[in-house]
Amino acid sequence: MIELHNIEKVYHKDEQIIRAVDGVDLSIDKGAIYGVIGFSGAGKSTLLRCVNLIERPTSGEVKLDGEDLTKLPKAKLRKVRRRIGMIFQHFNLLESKTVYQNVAFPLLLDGQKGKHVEAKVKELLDFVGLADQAGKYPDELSGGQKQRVGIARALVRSPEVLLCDEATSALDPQTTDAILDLLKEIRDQYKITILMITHEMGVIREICDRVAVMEGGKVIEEGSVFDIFSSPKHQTTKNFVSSVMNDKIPDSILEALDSTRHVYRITFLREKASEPILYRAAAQHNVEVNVLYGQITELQGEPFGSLIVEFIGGEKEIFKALHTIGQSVTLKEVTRNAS
Ligand SMILES: Nc1ncnc2c1ncn2[C@@H]1O[C@H](COP(=O)(O)OP(=O)(O)OP(=O)(O)O)[C@@H](O)[C@H]1O
Repeated sequence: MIELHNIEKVYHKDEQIIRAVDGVDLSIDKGAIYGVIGFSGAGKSTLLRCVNLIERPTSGEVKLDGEDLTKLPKAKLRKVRRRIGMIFQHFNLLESKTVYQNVAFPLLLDGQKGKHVEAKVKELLDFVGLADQAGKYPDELSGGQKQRVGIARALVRSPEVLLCDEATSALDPQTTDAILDLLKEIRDQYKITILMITHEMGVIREICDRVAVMEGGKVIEEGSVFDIFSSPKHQTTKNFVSSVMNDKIPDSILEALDSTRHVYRITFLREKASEPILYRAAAQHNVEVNVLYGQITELQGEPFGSLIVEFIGGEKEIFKALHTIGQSVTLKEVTRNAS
């Protein structure tokens, strides 16, 4: 388990004081995939680097299984750091070394050699799907392959924690999906806790269990991915969610609204999305429903999304249908000005 208590990192630049991380508390369960999202400058990278103490926090505690790393003497810290692997946006491979040598490098630094090194590197190259590329050099590989080498290298010391610094930001969407699948496999097969920072909400949706949203060095919202996506509180979180949920009503629909129309946003959560709530209520109260816009997707294996629906019929019947529907799902009237 990783616990961060009141982490602060202050930089002094010229006359300026920069609070890159400003009092962050986080608790990350063993085996979780935990995401930290924020815009550029939010403090994500600094926070991540505080976890393995590449960046020493100005104050606060970084606990790994209850042990505060900030209090450890240098030699002990070096040892503990081996339990924390890291991958990077731009891979950070040694260009003059082969794929095999890149992956073996951390073990050689530790003074290990022989069959054990060979077996471990082979196991990991197999795992990341690069068994046949061992003799190649980084500049002969695609971005996705380079990140696979970075992942194999990060796993070679059998860490308990993997830190991912914008690990998919330099990759195209298809390669991103493949790398995210690989990270999921790492968690499942090696039971590694993964902490990743990103500015892409799609990455959070794809693989994280929990997420913290950072702004101005602080965590402004934290929770399970399902809760954050289904009811974001802070405006920044809402913007991140909107960036992937496509739930902003198009202007063409809003402009066509007037006070005679009955248009509602219906938000479906979990198992409710699979129930024909809408059509059952419409039939029961003899009104028509017309879906104008929306999407239902899957989030952490559960259906989730919203539909913009127009009800057509008598006022009384519509009122009754809305009452019935409102008992199962969230309903919000959509007006021209306030969507
Ligand atoms: N070594 C440093 N010296 C001075 N200021 C720094 C240093 N590193 C980061 N900062 C500042 O700290 C703040 C947070 O930076 P950080 O890189 O952690 O943010 P971020 O959310 O990771 O953004 P990005 O994705 O752009 O890297 C920024 O204002 C940045 O300029």
